[in-house]
Amino acid sequence: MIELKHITKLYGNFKALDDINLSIKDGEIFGIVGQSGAGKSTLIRCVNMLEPPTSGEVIIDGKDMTKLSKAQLREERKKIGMIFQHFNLLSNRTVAGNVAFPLELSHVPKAEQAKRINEILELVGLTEYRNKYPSQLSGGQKQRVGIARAIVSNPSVLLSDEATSALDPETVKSILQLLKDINKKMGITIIMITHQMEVIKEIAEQVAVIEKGKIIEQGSVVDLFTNPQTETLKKFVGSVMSSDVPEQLSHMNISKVKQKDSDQTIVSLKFRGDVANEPIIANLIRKYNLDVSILYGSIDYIQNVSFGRLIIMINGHEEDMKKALGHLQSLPITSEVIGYVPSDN
Ligand SMILES: Nc1ncnc2c1ncn2[C@@H]1O[C@H](COP(=O)(O)OP(=O)(O)OP(=O)(O)O)[C@@H](O)[C@H]1O
Repeated sequence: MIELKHITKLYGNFKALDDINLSIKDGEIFGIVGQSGAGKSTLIRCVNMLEPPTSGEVIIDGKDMTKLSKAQLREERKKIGMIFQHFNLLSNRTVAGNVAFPLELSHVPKAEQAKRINEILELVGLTEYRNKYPSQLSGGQKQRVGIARAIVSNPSVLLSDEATSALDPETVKSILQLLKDINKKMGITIIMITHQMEVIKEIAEQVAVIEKGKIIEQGSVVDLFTNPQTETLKKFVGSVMSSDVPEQLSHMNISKVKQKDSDQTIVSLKFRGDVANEPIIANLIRKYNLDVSILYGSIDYIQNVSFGRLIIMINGHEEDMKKALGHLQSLPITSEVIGYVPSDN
């Protein structure tokens, strides 16, 4: 368990972190997302005390990292691996040499080192590259070396500081898959900071949104993606799952206000696949005598939960419409009237 309690970090008069409180469970993949300058790097560096907080507590497995002596901190840091955007590999060492480095610092016996390096290179898929130098590797392979080096000492926590930001989309996928495998196989807790929402969507179970040094929203990824509260998170979620009126409907000139009684109502419905069991559209037609046309439909997956979006056009008697909209509001879905179009549209 990692607990950050009332963490504040000042650089002179500038408050880079402002009363941060987070609780991260063992074995969890926890994402921290925020725009450039929000304080992500500062925050993740507070976890391993590369950047000691000005005030507050960093409690890892019951120990407050801010209260440890230098020697104790060195010991505790062995339980925390870290990977970086630009890999930070030693260019004059081979792949195996880079992975060996933390073991050498800890004076692990040579035979044990060799065994461990073989296991880890196998795990990250770099066995054949063990004698290559970083300059001979692709970005994805370099990050695999970074990951191997970070986990070779069997840490319980892995910190990832924008580890996929310098990689192309296909490589990002393979690195995230590797991190997922490592999380499963080793039970390691992973804290990832990123400005890439796809990364959070793909891998994180919990997410916190940081803005101007403060956590402005946090919760499970599925909850936050399906029901973002702050403008910042809405924008982030919009970058991977559009919630605007789709391009295909732009020709319809949807008006915000009803011009004529005969205007048709455009309604957006959003629902999680695991909560929407009712035949919603069929009920609007059967129970409320409405004409319903489906204008747009999409389905997205956040990890293994499906998230659907429908835009429908409904028409009928005023009273029936009101009742139907009221009924939609009572369901565990998000429904919103997004506008009106003339009935001959
Ligand atoms: N050593 C430092 N001295 C002074 N200000 C700093 C220092 N390190 C960071 N800052 C400031 O603190 C704020 C947060 O920086 P931080 O690097 O944590 O943000 P970030 O969210 O990681 O952004 P990016 O993704 O661009 O790295 C920024 O305004 C930055 O200029």
